Amino acid sequence: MTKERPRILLYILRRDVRLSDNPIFHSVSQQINQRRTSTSPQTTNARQRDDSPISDSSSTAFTHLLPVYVFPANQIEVSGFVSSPDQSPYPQARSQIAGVWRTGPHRLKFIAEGVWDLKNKLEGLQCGSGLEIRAGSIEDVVKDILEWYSISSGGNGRKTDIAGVWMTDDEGCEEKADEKAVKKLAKQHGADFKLWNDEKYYIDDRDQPFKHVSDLPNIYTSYRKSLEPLRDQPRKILPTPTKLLPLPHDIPPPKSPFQIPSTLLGLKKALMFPLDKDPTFTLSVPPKWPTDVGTSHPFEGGETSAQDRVSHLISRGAMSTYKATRNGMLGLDYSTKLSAFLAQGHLTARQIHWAMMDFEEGKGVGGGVEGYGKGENPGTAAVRFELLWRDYMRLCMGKFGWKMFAQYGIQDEMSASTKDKGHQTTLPKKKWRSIDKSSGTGDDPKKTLETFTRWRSGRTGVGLIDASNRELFLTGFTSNRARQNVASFLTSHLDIDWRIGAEWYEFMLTDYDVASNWGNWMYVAGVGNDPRQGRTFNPVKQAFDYDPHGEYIKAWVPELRGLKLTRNVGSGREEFDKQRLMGLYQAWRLSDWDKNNLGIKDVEWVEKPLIHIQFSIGRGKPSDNNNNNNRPTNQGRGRGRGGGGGGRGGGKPREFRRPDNNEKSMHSDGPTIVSSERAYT
Ligand SMILES: Cc1cc2nc3c(=O)[nH]c(=O)nc-3n(C[C@H](O)[C@H](O)[C@H](O)COP(=O)(O)OP(=O)(O)OC[C@H]3O[C@@H](n4cnc5c(N)ncnc54)[C@H](O)[C@@H]3O)c2cc1C
Repeated sequence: MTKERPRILLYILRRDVRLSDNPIFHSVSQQINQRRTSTSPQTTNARQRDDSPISDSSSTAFTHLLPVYVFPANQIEVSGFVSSPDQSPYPQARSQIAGVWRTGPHRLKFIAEGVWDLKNKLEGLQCGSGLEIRAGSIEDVVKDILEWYSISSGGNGRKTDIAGVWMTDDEGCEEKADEKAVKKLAKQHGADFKLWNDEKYYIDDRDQPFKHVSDLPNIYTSYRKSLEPLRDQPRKILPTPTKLLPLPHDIPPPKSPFQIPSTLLGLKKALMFPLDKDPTFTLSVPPKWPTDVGTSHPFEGGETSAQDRVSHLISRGAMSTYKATRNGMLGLDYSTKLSAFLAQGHLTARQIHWAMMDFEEGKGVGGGVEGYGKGENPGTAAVRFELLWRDYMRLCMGKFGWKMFAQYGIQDEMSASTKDKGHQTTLPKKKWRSIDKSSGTGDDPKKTLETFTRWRSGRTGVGLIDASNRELFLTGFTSNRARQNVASFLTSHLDIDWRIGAEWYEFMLTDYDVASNWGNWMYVAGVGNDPRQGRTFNPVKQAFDYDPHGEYIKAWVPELRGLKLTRNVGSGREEFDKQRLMGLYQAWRLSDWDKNNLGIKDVEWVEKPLIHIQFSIGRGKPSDNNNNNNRPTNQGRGRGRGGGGGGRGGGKPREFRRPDNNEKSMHSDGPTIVSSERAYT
């Protein structure tokens, strides 16, 4: 009796590392169900789809599923998987301009954990499923697998074929090139290639309000308005498979010289090996962990941890209070911290939506929390608003492609599209400083490199910037509020090419996402989707607004912890002293007595800050009550790009200003900027 010839489906995973709400795993499980159909139809709950409009009937012929996660050599340094690292056939995975690693220690750990979690989940299905891990270029890995099966008889005398190669789509240019290469290889080997919509975004691609991505509006607000009410938009989630096709009997080993460790610990070690050779990442003074401060992002990677985080946010009421807390900078729950899970595809945006929907309708976790069963609230609405920003950035990547990585981004497109709308001033093309070539007379790339080095090691002399960059280096995370300031500082105050900052963030961020990172950098640098290009954050005013008691700066710049920020106003009452706060925000403003007391006299970043930002306090009362918690006391004031729940892009941009050294003092209700003086060292 001749046995059925195995027909393998090869599934190449990238940023879709989850079992739930995964269109490919769902489709495979659906085939199994269809085969046993009639007997036991799959049960679904009301939140789940059992249809998959993109399922492929030809795929019913698959007998085995081979899921393979590839650590891509162009983005992740893979020489740690080779016994003698100099034998790696790939160039080092470093960025183009700054030459830093493309994936840093925090994200490496997070990715490894996510991959391992999926491996455990697949093996736990008890149906012979599992996950293979490889390192190399995606093209090489796929080629190797296809060739191995086409020349091997599978070790048992029976010819085995890869009948299909599937993957989900991704918008980055490199990712698109990988898709093209895999498609070509599949064709050469006679395997069906299928590129699936990943479905991890808030709005499904099939429901976009335009036919082609080139019709995407250049301004976020226009896009959002075309989709409101946002709560009605997401599709249902796909059911989580309980059974999949088994792995093939024979699986090609990783191609020499690569070896894949068999434990999570081993995997992490291999990934970290090349980076561990210089844990300072060339910084002569790398940030050191201060005592008594914890990371705001202690989460393990993976689908399990992602689902736990969503439940936690709902059951603690953090989704509901999100709008009020989202501009915080210290602590675990001021914002969702779901970005890294979303970036790696450990979680989908619509899973977050439906979990919030359950809460809003009084189902599942969160009973007893305010707002339970009471419909959408400002917090859950603001989370949806932000999730749509993520979608938007990704669509921009689809629309603008390589321009998202170009020095002048989409400045020309924005000027053209907003010309007649009244709020766009066409700005001349800015001359950025770079670390590799001079932009003209007086511009010294060596000096720019020194400036960049001080910026990334958290030694600029501007408290908010330094706290954020030290936090980022040590933990892989920093808040959205801080990111905007740090990016604005590099690009507008230091005039450094924004792409160098974007590369540093790509290296450091746990939640790095190609579209969100480059899109946001481009936006803040004034060459992206901001209809009012050329705005600048004042990091002193921002610190005043969002770190009014200096807790964030003191947490990450421990040299300043001993600074007393209050003064006695009689009857034993202490009040925050604005002048002392100014010394915390920029230590050069401290008296010699204070500097000596803190032991920071003659320290470079104190005495010679990269820039002096003049800032005076007006007559009005800044928020200086004694509310000693971690939340900014004046949230919701002056939101621009960072505002939540409808604030973004509308109203007057109170925290933004054009750099103008001759700006006059304008006394108003709050602190006002007098002038900003550039003092490059
Ligand atoms: C210079 C700069 C670089 C950035 N780089 C990245 C990046 O590489 N990856 C990334 O996911 N986000 C990036 N952001 C956006 C934003 O800062 C992070 O998404 C957010 O801080 C992550 O924390 P959270 O999950 O607690 O966000 P929350 O405030 O809880 O927001 C909920 C979710 O909405 C999405 N979101 C929120 N704000 C934005 C935004 N401005 N753009 C796109 N999506 C958003 C994220 O998926 C986030 O998880 C960047 C912002 C700036 C200013």
